[in-house]
Amino acid sequence: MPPLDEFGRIRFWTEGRQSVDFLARAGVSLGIGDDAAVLKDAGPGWEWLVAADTMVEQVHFLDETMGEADVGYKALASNVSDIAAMGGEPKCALVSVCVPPAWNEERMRRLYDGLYECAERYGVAVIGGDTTSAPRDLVVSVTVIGTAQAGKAIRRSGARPGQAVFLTGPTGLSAAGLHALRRIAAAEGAERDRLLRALPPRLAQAHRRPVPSVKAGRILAETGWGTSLNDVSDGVASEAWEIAEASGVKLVLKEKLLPLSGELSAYAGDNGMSAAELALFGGEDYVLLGTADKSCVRELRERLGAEGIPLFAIGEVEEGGPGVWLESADTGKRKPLPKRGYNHFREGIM
Ligand SMILES: Nc1ncnc2c1ncn2[C@@H]1O[C@H](COP(=O)(O)OP(=O)(O)OP(=O)(O)O)[C@@H](O)[C@H]1O
Ligand SMILES: Cc1ncc(C[n+]2csc(CCOP(=O)(O)O)c2C)c(N)n1
Ligand SMILES: [Mg+2]
Ligand SMILES: [Mg+2]
Ligand SMILES: [Mg+2]
Repeated sequence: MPPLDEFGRIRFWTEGRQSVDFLARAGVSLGIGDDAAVLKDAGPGWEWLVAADTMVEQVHFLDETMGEADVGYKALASNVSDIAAMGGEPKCALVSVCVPPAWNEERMRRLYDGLYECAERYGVAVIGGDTTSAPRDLVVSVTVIGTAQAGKAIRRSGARPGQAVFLTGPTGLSAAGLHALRRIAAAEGAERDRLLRALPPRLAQAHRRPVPSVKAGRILAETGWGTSLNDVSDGVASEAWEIAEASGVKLVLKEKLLPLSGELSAYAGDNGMSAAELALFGGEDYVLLGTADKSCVRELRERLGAEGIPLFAIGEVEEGGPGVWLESADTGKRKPLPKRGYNHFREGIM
């Protein structure tokens, strides 16, 4: 195949990937191919949600930590997760790529294979984007558009004293997966092969193919039971601080209630790491952290359970703050939980 120019590449990556029916169901009147996409009205009683998130080679992934399709999948999944964190339904996405020479059209096509796999899974129409060359590292930036029932989108600011703090899944797995994958990236020869064979699949999967919690977010929004919500991208501590500050409250988390998966505990134990630290400060889990009235927790757990989604109560909201405290599993004493987690402009975050 002769090398493709900019426009040839865009067609190669995107043409014929989604059916006319699929696009119509997502509310698209006009998709890729003109100066702008055209969307149908969201309808009375609905509001639009719009969010953007970017992935940068060397910062969010290395060749060794992610396959091409994983990069595309995760770039869209992290955006879908922000819609989930508002209690909405993702509908459409714009995808912008800055492509360095090492990412030829075939590699980019595989990136789009992963992106469209995620789009299909969550009913997202890819309606446009932008393409530029780049000197060295790949950048993938996605803008996602979704809908929520009018007035029902869940903000970070609704946590109130007396409410329970919950998580919709275990955390720390993605960070442990990243740790394992980075170690493989740094190793050579037989040691590398040995580490690859020992890589726990669930940890690598959590890092490469995160599962945004759209269903959980919708249940929390539509029932009105979720009072504040965040998706866990930078880590539980960081997200909890965001809710505490936006709501003007104190969040008290209990270490012994943190959901630690067996795989995480085993990996942490084998590598001299603390599972609780990974669960609190590791990022990219894309489960939901939020608050709800204590009186709703049982029913909420049943509603989520019917969809196969767990609900872990991990603490409660108190007056005061704003701040986040952690009650130690060993001593039962409270200590301030540092605002540690992933931060793009701070070194040594984990
Ligand atoms: N460069 C920017 N210009 C304008 N607004 C921005 C910019 N970067 C972020 N924001 C806005 O700041 C707010 C917080 O963004 P942030 O990226 O921290 O949230 P998030 O996407 O949930 O987290 P993460 O990126 O860690 O997944 C959002 O409202 C976002 O739209
Ligand atoms: C090679 C490599 N090094 C470090 C990390 C960890 N990491 C990068 S960004 C981020 C938070 C979410 O991103 P954002 O806040 O931009 O949404 C985390 C936990 C990684 N994934 N790959
Ligand atoms: Mg963001
Ligand atoms: Mg978010
Ligand atoms: Mg972040």
